[in-house]
Amino acid sequence: MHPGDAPRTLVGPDRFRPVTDAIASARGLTKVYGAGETQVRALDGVDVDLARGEFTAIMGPSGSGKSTLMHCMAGLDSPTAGSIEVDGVEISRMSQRQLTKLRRTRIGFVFQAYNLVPTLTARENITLPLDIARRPVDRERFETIVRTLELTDRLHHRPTELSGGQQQRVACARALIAAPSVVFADEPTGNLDSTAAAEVLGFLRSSVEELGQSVVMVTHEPMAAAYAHRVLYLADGRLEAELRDPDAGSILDALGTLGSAREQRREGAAVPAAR
Ligand SMILES: Nc1ncnc2c1ncn2[C@@H]1O[C@H](COP(=O)(O)OP(=O)(O)OP(=O)(O)O)[C@@H](O)[C@H]1O
Repeated sequence: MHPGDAPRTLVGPDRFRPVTDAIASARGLTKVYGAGETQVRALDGVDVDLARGEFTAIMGPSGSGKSTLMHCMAGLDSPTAGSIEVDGVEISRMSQRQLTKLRRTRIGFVFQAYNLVPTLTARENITLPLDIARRPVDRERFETIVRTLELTDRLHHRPTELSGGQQQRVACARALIAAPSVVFADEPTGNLDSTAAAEVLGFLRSSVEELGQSVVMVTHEPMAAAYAHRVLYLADGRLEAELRDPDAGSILDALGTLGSAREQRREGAAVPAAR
């Protein structure tokens, strides 16, 4: 590839490949924080479809709106305007009570800081979403997940007795135990070394391929995004580009191409118009 050429599969928003079976969608998604001079337009009319049975990574510069997009689509934050559907259900106008119920049963979460309950064992943390929803644990699913994550001999330990990687694997098991419609992961490997990160990412990918899960992950790391089937790039609250079947090299190339295009636009905007 010649310097400056766009990577083969990087396309702009007008050429995104249509998603035929979306597990979550947004239309005109806008989120404005604050008011007056301190107002921030974190999302600026985002239209996006996240495919069922796919691993999608969301990348973009700091402050581009990645977490806001994820939080709105997961029903953790409410949009200022626009609509959001998760597994065929419109969530943008739901009450807090309805959203809480939806999050318990249809959405799994993995956060950078694990967010396990310190007083509960690994087993109790994993089954917590089902226990709260008063639903039975599917023994076979539990065993499959625990075995795949190599947590079988750690089930009686509390979070402080587990390594960071083991804690994040417990968080992954908890996110998947209820067979949610979609799992949202926010920088899930941000606190992990490269070995533990590879285990968590490999598991997220295999949950898509072997359990048919749909996973959406926000990440800064090209190595992490390379586990996804599709990478979406946000910039200034808008979807800027998409990369299909990425590897770490094509992601780095894309970040470079998009970064220089942004730089050129800024420089262009800073040049006063000729008289
Ligand atoms: N609760 C809030 N109140 C005010 N502004 C906010 C709030 N949350 C986010 N923002 C602003 O919205 C914009 C988008 O933030 P967001 O956290 O979604 O970006 P991000 O791409 O996830 O960033 P990072 O990669 O640094 O985590 C930023 O300018 C941020 O300062």
